[in-house]
Order: sequence, then structure tokens, then C-alpha cells
Amino acid sequence: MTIPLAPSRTENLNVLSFAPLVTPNELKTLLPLTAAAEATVLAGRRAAQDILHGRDDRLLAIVGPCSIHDYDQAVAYAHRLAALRERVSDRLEVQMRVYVDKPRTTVGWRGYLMDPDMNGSGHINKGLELTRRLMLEVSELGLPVATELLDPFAPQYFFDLVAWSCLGARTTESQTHRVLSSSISAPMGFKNGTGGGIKLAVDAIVAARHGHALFGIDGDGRACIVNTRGNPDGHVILRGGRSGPNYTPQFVKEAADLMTAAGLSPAIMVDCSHANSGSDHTRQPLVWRDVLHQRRSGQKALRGVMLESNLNPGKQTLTDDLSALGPGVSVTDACVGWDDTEALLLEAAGH
Ligand SMILES: O=C[C@H](O)[C@H](O)COP(=O)(O)O
Ligand SMILES: C=C(OP(=O)(O)O)C(=O)O
Repeated sequence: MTIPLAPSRTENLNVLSFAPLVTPNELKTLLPLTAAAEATVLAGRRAAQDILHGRDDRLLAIVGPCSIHDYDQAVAYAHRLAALRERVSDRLEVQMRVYVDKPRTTVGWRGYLMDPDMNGSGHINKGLELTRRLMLEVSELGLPVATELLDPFAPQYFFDLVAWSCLGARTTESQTHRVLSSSISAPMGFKNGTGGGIKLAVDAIVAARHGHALFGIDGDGRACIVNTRGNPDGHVILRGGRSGPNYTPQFVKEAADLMTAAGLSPAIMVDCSHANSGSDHTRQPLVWRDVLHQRRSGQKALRGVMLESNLNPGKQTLTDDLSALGPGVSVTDACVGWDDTEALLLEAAGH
């Protein structure tokens, strides 16, 4: 069903159609927050906050697929990670990457939320329902959900299920996303830019700590002015940049110094993937181990680590023939497989 466009010579010239979007309250009536999921979200946020503010010396580990593309495979992964989370919980707070909204360098599949059928049909209502259902199911396992904040309307639909979130390298410098981050109830990481700039991530933390007024929607999908309080749990995520990796001690120190100069208490996460691994998943373990080594050597500002991991290693190309896709293999960035994931988490926990 589409909503007819009013004829005009000056507006909507490049709009093909409007279609109704489910409202946040309709979706939440269909898939309400359960007591078990709520307990996971609250405990996950509290654990992340305690680690980021130095009240808990465990490592926050954001682990999971580069992108979700298959419901059952995501649930199978979540079951494994939930069990592993328990085994390492004395040293690590493990939360699952449930990334559904993918920022692209130019064009490409934009994720399970925007295109759940993976064929360009853009069934966002279906993507919203599947996303909320999946986040509920993962949370009910006792496994906190971590996701990237990208679409400005998304928070009202499923961020009651998100324990940790972040802005990606392509949006950390965007004012729209910074002020949106000031509304988010979960701790927020801010990645350095694709060019490698760390200062812009620190600027984003400062911007998001303040209250803002922004365009948004309420639970009934009504356009409204959202007045925010500001997010006090911002931290920097080092993901490397165009000139190479930035997980090594000199960059960690640079990030810590920039946070201190901005009046912030240093709290840094290292993303083992992206430009830190040169997008080669076999290099993620090197980065992971370097982070652990830096922590053991006394770098207290390092509070978190991110690993792109899936049931099976590597990545595959998305084509029109979806039946050709191999199970549990990333369709976006290459991920480490389950065996390496388990080994790295156990190693980090000293098992
Ligand atoms: O995490 C995934 C990708 O690195 C990011 O979304 C950009 O992907 P692209 O450069 O393949 O578009
Ligand atoms: C897109 C991602 O990373 P980045 O923003 O660092 O490219 C991601 O973590 O999925």
C-alpha cells in the first residue's frame, strides 16, 4: 500500500512513493518487553557503565556478526555466546553484536532492518518486527544486545532492548547522530572516523553529553520535538583509519590524552576488525591479544574490545541467488569463526 503523492513542481521530485510505517507502540504491543529481557538489558547497561567508569575492572567485550542476515543462524549464535558468556563472566562482560542497520561506503545491502529479504525490496516493517523479535529472544537468553545506532527513528522501536550502542565511523561526525546519541539510554561508543581522526570521536562524546532538541517521533509515530538529557556514558572506539591500524599503545595514549583534555575520564574500546585488521579476519586475534597485553602492562584506559565473529569464518558475496549462501558466514565484513571466538574469549578470561 502506498500513499499518493500530491502533485508538485518543487517537492518530492525524487520520491517514488510513501508507505505507512508501523508505529513503535503497535510494534511493542505485538512484541512487548518481557521481565526476563528487561532484567538482561538493565544488568547489561549497568555492567557496561561500571566498566566504562572504572568501577569494575573486567573487560567489556562486544562480540558477534558484522551483520545479522538470518534469524535462525543469529539465534544459534546467541545460544553459543550466552553459554560462553557465563564461562568467562568473572573477567569479561560479553554482549552480542546484533547489528541490523548497516552504514555503507557507497551502496550495498543495508541490513536486516532495512531489507530483511535481502533483495532490495526494503520491507522495513518486516525488518522492524524481526529485529525486535530477535533482540527479545537474545535478551531472554540473558545475553545483552549491542547495536549500532544509525536510523534516527530506530530508538523508539527497539532501543528498550539495547544494552550498549555506538555510532560508526561514517556517522560519528554527523550532528544528527550526535544529538540523537544524547537521547539514548544505553552507554554509547563513538568510533574514530574512516580517515583515522580520533578527535572527532571525542568531540562526539562531548556533544552527546549535552541535552539537545531534535526532530523525532513518539511512541504513536507522531512527529515531535525530542528534548534530551544527554548521555553520560560516551567512550571512544579505535577502529583504525585510512593510514592503518590504531590499536597500538601510542594511539591508545593519544585517545586517552584527547579525552582528558576535553575534561572526560578516558574510556577506550578497541575494535579488532575494520581498519585495525585491514578487514582480514585472520588478523583480528593479533589485535585482541595486543589489547590484552596493553591492559596487563597497565593501560587502564582500555576498557573494551570488539570482535566481529560468526558461526563460520570469513565472508561471502551476496548475489541474487540467496539459496547459494553458506550458513553462518558473514555477508558483510569477514568475521572470525566460532572456534577462534571461543578460544579468544577463554584466553582473555585466563582459562
Ligand atoms: O561493517 C561493515 C562495513 O565495514 C561497513 O558497513 C562499510 O561497508 P562497505 O564499505 O562494504 O560499504
Ligand atoms: C560498520 C562498522 O564499523 P565502522 O563504522 O568502524 O566501519 C561495524 O562495526 O559494523
